[in-house]
Amino acid sequence: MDPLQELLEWATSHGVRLNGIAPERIPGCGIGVLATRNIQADEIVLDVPTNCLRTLSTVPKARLRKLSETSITVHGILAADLTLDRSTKYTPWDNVIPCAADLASMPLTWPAELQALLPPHSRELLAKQQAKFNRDWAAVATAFPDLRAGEGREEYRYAWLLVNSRTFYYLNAALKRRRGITKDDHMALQPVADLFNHGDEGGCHVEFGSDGFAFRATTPYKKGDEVKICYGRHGGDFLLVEYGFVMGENCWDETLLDEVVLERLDERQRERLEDAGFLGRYVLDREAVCHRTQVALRLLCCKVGKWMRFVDGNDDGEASQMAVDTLLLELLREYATKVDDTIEQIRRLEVGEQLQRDILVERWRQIRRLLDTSIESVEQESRT
Ligand SMILES: C[S@@+](CC[C@H](N)C(=O)[O-])C[C@H]1O[C@@H](n2cnc3c(N)ncnc32)[C@H](O)[C@@H]1O
Repeated sequence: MDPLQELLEWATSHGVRLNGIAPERIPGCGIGVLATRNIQADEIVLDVPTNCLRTLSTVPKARLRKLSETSITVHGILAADLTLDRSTKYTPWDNVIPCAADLASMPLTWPAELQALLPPHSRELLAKQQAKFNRDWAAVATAFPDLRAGEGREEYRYAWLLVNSRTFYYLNAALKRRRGITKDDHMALQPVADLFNHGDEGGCHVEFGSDGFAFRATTPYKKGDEVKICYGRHGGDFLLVEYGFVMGENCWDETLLDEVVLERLDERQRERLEDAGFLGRYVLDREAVCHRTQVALRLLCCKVGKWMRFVDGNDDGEASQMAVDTLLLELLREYATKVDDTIEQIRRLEVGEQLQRDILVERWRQIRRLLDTSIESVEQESRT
């Protein structure tokens, strides 16, 4: 039987209810969820009862006890449970989960040479992810030393990345009781629901209560449309590092201009910005640069007194806007040239998989498009 059909039979026999939707293979996106009939906004398209979830409460007690003696996260525990589980309890579900090769798009699996060419914000997110994974792996390897042999680390990393990209926010009594956990630890894996792909503008609202999860359409769908949920208002760097994909249009996309802005600041200027709380994190989104960027660029264009009045809100910045825009334009063009050089550099590389290099180039192209849009709008502004 087709593994998807088997999953549906298994899930419905456990109380999962699909209403007007069915999972299908979607080129370039693995499996996704399609509307099997026209769906009205506000209809509940999927119910997943609590008894189907994999959470801290479904981890066998002996396994949980051993892991709890370490400083492992809930994420790490769920991944250890996936790695160590030899039961057949979840076989139909396991059979549709992406295999290790499918996760080659996740930067955590890339060779260091490619990781080093990620955009700065992706690199920063990856460094945090890597540190979290290293801590969890150290804890698991302490609790279950047998895993250190052979491919144990790779197997654990595979499970860890599945948990990273397929869990939902969830809170129950066991999670509430656990000491020292944060919002990031409120995790549950749920069958069928984990097949929804991400859309930047959502498509379904996800609610959970004591009975389980309900997915409610927020917009009408025509038969054959892909039904999506929004994983969060994430820019492209976050989607790439946490989920391993780049999407065509993303209304939440943004990039950091730190590389080109910080280079222009001398030590004294950096100190001033640091003291005022404005050093770094200069964001360009699809609309404009952020206020932090305006503050940093003004320090490069204005006398210190005037700059301080702007920072304190006693100067609206109107008089210095033209000089700031001229400098901004210069920096955007400079960054655009750097982006082009990086794309060329990646194209010449032969390390890693072609798919990984293509994704990396695509992420830089998205950044180039953000820069182009901004360059055009600043140029237009300065002409009027
Ligand atoms: C929760 S799963 C969704 C189901 C998944 N497509 C599958 O085959 O099992 C999340 C993963 O789906 C893929 N994905 C989700 N949204 C996507 C999108 N808009 N474009 C491309 N891939 C997407 C990514 O690989 C991501 O890590």
